[in-house]
Amino acid sequence: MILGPLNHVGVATPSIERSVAMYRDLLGATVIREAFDLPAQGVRVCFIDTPNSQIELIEPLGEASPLHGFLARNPAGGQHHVCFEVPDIHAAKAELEAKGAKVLGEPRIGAHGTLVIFVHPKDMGGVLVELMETPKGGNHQNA
Ligand SMILES: CC[C@@H](C(=O)O)C(=O)SCCNC(=O)CCNC(=O)[C@H](O)C(C)(C)COP(=O)(O)OP(=O)(O)OC[C@H]1O[C@@H](n2cnc3c(N)ncnc32)[C@H](O)[C@@H]1OP(=O)(O)O
Ligand SMILES: [Co+2]
Repeated sequence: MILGPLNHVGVATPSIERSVAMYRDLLGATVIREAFDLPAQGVRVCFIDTPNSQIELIEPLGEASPLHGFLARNPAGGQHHVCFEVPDIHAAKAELEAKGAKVLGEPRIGAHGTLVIFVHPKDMGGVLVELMETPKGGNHQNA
């Protein structure tokens, strides 16, 4: 496995609007991307750029959203996952499974338009880890 850059930190929230105001007014965030729905992942997403990474605000979308359980346990929201880039998502999945880690489902298109997978937090010391294939043109830091 080749572990690439930290792409984003996922933060679950019951309200993207309130979280955006908090990051803007308390922390001085200035580059706040337009929010969009990702029905296939059951989330609404809003990226906030930092100089070296991104915060991914995620709000539940639809009844099957994977965020419902997390927000039931953490009603105010909280840090949900970390996402690292990898060069080849299928190779990463095969290697993780060969090492005995539980990969949640098949690779799916994520918020950056490339394939993503999730590794169960029980196999990652309590941290839900997302891996995403590096976009062909590089990430937002190259934009
Ligand atoms: C925007 C698109 C995409 C991107 O491109 O960036 C995204 O990031 S989408 C993000 C949302 N999608 C996902 O999270 C998909 C993968 N997640 C899942 O399949 C589930 O959330 C889960 C990880 C299987 C958890 O399901 P849940 O129903 O909430 O909980 P369980 O009851 O199954 O919990 C088992 C166990 O794990 C602990 N847990 C759950 N979520 C987390 C978490 N985010 N971080 C750390 N630990 C977590 C939970 O507390 C349970 O612990 P125990 O009670 O000790 O067993
Ligand atoms: Co994510």
